[in-house]
Amino acid sequence: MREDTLVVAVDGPSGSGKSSTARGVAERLGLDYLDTGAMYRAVTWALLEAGVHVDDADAVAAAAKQVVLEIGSDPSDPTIRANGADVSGPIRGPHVTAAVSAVAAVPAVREQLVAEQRAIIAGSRGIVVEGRDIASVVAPDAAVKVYLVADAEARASRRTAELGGGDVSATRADLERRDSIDSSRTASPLRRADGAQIVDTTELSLEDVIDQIVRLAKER
Ligand SMILES: Nc1ncnc2c1ncn2[C@@H]1O[C@H](COP(=O)(O)OP(=O)(O)O)[C@@H](O)[C@H]1O
Ligand SMILES: Nc1ccn([C@H]2C[C@H](O)[C@@H](COP(=O)(O)OP(=O)(O)O)O2)c(=O)n1
Repeated sequence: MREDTLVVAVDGPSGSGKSSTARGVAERLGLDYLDTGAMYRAVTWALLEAGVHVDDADAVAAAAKQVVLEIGSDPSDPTIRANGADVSGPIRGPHVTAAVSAVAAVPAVREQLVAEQRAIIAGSRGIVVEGRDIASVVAPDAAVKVYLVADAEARASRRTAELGGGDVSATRADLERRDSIDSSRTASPLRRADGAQIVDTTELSLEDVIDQIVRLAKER
């Protein structure tokens, strides 16, 4: 990565619009794209496949070391493989979603994945990275830092629609459960980093949010 390589950090809670916004911004600016949540999900998928109990932090830390991830950073076709398997679909399933916050709370897993994320950023042509701790931990020197928020009801409705319908209140309860674990954990809790610009997406269209971030990147 050259000194002037652009890094755009996008953080925020579940369903605030990070993935869709970050992909759109990367496509508009001709940058790579990295979904760090997909990495935590892919490790969780591999641990569940191996029969690891995700509440056993020592077992999670040991087993996570064995997981090999391969990530494709093209924003128009992001890919993720775990131990050779294409896991793009399975990592969005309910079992992974229920277990991922516990895995992401284990400090050794975070150290391992943060190191992999920094290597991907360093090898990029410029990149939009989204997650929970990008501006605070993974890339504190990012030129553009955005913290996306949206009302819990809006986030739950969007996520329910994305999953093809269902019970919005159950989705909302799940989002709030994960927000609470992600925000209260000791290791890199979800929070707005110093210097990150808050963008409330509740009343904005996806295109509006992308426009705002592209503008911030061009003004930097
Ligand atoms: N500003 C927006 N307005 C309406 N829907 C949105 C907006 N941003 C994202 N969405 C939709 O909300 C859902 C969740 O967005 P996503 O990008 O996956 O959020 P996150 O990565 O923060 O969990 C997706 O179906 C996406 O298309
Ligand atoms: N940089 C990151 C990214 C995700 N996580 C955790 C927090 C979430 O519960 C899981 C999954 O993240 P993901 O962004 O895929 O979750 P949502 O799509 O927003 O529901 O991983 C994290 O701790 N740090």
